[in-house]
Amino acid sequence: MNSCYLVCLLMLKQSNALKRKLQSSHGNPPLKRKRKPSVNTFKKCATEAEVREKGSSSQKYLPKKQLTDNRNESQKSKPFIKTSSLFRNNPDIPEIHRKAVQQVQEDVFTTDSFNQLDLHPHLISTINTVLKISSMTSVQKQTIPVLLQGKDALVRSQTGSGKTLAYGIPLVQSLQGMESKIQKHDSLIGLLLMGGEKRKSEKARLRKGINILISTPGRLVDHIKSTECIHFRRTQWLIIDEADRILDLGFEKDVAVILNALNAERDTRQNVLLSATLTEGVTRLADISLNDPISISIADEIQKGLKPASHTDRQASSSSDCMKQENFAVPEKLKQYVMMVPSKLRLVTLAAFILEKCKFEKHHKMIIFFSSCEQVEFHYELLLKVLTGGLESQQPGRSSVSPARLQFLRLHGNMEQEERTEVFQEFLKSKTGILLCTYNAPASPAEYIHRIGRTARIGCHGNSLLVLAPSEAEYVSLLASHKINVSEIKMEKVLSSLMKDDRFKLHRPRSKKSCGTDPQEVRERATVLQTKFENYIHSSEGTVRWAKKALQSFLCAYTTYPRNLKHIFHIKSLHLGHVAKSFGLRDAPQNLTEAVLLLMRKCHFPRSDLLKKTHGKHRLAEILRSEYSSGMDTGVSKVKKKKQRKPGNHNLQTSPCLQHIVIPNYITQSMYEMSHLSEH
Ligand SMILES: Nc1ncnc2c1ncn2[C@@H]1O[C@H](COP(=O)(O)OP(=O)(O)OP(=O)(O)O)[C@@H](O)[C@H]1O
Repeated sequence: MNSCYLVCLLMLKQSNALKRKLQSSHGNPPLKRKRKPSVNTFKKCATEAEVREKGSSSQKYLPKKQLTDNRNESQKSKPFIKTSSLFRNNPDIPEIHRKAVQQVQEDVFTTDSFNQLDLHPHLISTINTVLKISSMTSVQKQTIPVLLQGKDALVRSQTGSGKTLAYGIPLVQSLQGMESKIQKHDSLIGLLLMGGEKRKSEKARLRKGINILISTPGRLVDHIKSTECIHFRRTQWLIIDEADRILDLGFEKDVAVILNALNAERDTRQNVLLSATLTEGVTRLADISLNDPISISIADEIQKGLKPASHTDRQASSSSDCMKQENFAVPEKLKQYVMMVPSKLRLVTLAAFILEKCKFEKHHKMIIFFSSCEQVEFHYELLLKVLTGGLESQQPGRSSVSPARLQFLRLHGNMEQEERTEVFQEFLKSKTGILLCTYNAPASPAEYIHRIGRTARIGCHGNSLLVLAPSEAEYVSLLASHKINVSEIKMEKVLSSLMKDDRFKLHRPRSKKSCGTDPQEVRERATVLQTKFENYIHSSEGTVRWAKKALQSFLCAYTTYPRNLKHIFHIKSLHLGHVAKSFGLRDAPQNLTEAVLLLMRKCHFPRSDLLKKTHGKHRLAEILRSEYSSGMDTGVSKVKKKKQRKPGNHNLQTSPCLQHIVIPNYITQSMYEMSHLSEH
């Protein structure tokens, strides 16, 4: 209750600041910004586009007819660019100050083969011939023998290190070893808490009988409450994978419901809990779900001088010992970068980065994470239209390099499961491509670790890029405090790749020939590109409306950072006019003040508070609509497969308020994160 009051008071303060900011974004920029032009490298050179834009703004007060006449005149002589200045009035980009930290590293592979384990020959042959793997990863080497002995285990190992087989192999071995062959009607023997599909078809399958159930906690609780034929009399295994993610999404109580249901029918069972990070919540979950567990933490083993601890040693260390400090292991071949980008320049910088990696350097696969389905759909259409040359045909006479062979794909919770699987498979198979998707944004360093862990898996190379606004710079120090090192990439360098694409060249006589990367020309090209985005968005009322909705969903997500991160990510530090530009809008929408205030009122609770306020996790899971949600049918219409959608009459927001206002844990879009997937 108290915390609620506190937030309300803070909101009142915010709203005034916000109003001031909005007023200023419609008129002149706020004073402090006027005094602080930034993006130092480019500071002195005003582009032709800006000069023209400046001219047009000084004409604002001329009589309407004269204004039109003047415009017509200027349009006759040179192409008119409506884009306002991209490079003026941006906040300074701060220097990143942080201690250099030694990242926690884990060796992924061992030289030991699966043959050394006491496994069924058929299982070994399947591992070797079907999965085509022979040597064990560190986590497999430590975990499989423990589980084969029938012990409970708490396993912590970095992302992409092979945890699935670490429990999968002993599970199959134990099923194979059962005296009487398992029949379908023997019902549930193993349970793995993960993703799910349609509830109705699952009920039918449960009725027919299945032996291994893989489910999200939310969905299983749903079945426990509503599916009569589900029972756990013979359930011998409970595996809780991605325990940290389960907790992040607020499924702790659901796990408790499941444990009670299992314990009520049978008291002996082998339990395994796996996680990439060992947070306080994970150890708490371990305490309630595991029985005298063996703790296996690969980083700890390596710190002990690569000397695996004996089982007795491990038993002696209680699970809570692992929680002394939350330092996260990061795959060795994962290079992590950060780039500071003022909000106004975010869209063009993102586009320049995509062009650089996927068009000019080629052979890159990239995943870009956004904080809501609306933003994924919005950026997908916009980038496809503007970057793949779709708009070039409308501008005859423009010299253009051959249209980029950029393949854009998108994946989000508003798509049908069938289409999601298709897109995923397509991306998996393709050699290049840019996948735009939703994912739970990295509010906490633990979430960040999961996100970047989609690349550099199982010993491969990979890169991640975190894009922060200058006001969010402190996030880098927060990562460093968890022993996560990120190197800085300069925005100017990324923007300079636009010099390789003459579609963005501003045709005008130049006094001297530019050599190499001329900062002024880079600015001009960035402005031309921004103009293309803005022209597309402002080409119809429908596209403007669509951009506004995407902007709104971004702002909504931004308000939901946990309280302990509000000093870094606070909506009041955003310049809404600048953020609007990153959605191709020329100004912050007129009614944004009211909309944002409403959003702040409705979704100011951090995720944990919101959990208490929703009617249980099922409801939350519906709201999240993420890859981790239970996947339950929500009644909110999903994007139909293969349905052609035009930005103007988009059908994404059939219930815009629900989607915009109550998305509780998509945190920010200003943190795009890009992972070049390593080639397998
Ligand atoms: N011993 C092995 N040798 C080679 N590849 C392996 C081995 N074990 C697993 N893999 C492969 O490594 C990839 C990552 O494995 P897995 O998904 O189990 O990792 P994880 O630790 O569960 O990751 P996360 O925590 O991110 O979910 C998979 O493609 C898997 O097939």
